[in-house]
Amino acid sequence: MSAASDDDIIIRVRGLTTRFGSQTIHENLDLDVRRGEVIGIVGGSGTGKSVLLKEIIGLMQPTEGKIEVLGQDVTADPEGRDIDLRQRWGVLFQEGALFSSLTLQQNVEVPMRELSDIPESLMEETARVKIAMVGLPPDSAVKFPSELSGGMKKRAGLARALALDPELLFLDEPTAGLDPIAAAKFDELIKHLRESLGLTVVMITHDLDSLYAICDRIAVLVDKRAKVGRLEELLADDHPWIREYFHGPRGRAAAAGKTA
Ligand SMILES: Nc1ncnc2c1ncn2[C@@H]1O[C@H](COP(=O)(O)OP(=O)(O)OP(=O)(O)O)[C@@H](O)[C@H]1O
Repeated sequence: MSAASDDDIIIRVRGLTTRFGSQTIHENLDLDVRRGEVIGIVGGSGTGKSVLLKEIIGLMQPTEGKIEVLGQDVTADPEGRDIDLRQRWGVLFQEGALFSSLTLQQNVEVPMRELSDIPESLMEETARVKIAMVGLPPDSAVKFPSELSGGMKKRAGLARALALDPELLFLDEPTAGLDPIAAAKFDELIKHLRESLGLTVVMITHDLDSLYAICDRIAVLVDKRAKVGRLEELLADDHPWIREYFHGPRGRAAAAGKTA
């Protein structure tokens, strides 16, 4: 991909610093996400991947720095923010974060009720379209989360994240807890949705197979910053953590799977 113009940048993080008491998580971190790409965020445990995601979607405020999403400053006073912004992204939290007392259908309708003026009469049909879109059978619509398998719950969370036709999709460890076959199918689904819906996808993952299968670029959180590049570039990087991550046993297995 060639150098991105300003219009191509859908998320722009500049000079981000995050501290909790005396602990510094991010320090002067910069990151650009380009329109239409799938970018994977990786890093050791506690390097601040989930915190970064929460800051990008405005659930947490950084200590310093600026984050623009779809041209709007999400670090600004929430009062000054466009209320439409939340309609333009979808988030799949870890474990799907479904409401246990609601059916799958009702879960998918939640963002429509909270954030849109879709008429009641259209909600059911829209939810059914989203459920089909993520590859779940029609009869799963009436099931409660406790009646769904782990893989189905992830797909259900994805259907809810897609409820309002977002431009931008955030995924927090989407394949964690899935067996390798279910994880590979989920990767295929994300790839297909990205292509058919023109989504930009930001994905926190520990799954090297996903990085190989679907990510255009990877942001590695090391030394409190983000080192960003294409897979080939990171494979040639000599940072000790990055080397260990990509060239250790799991990295070699993922690379072998890709070329098998
Ligand atoms: N609300 C909070 N208050 C204080 N410390 C926090 C808070 N949220 C996160 N942290 C700390 O910030 C650090 C980064 O947390 P985060 O959950 O972003 O890590 P992560 O990179 O997603 O890790 P993992 O891969 O283990 O999920 C951790 O040390 C965590 O304890």
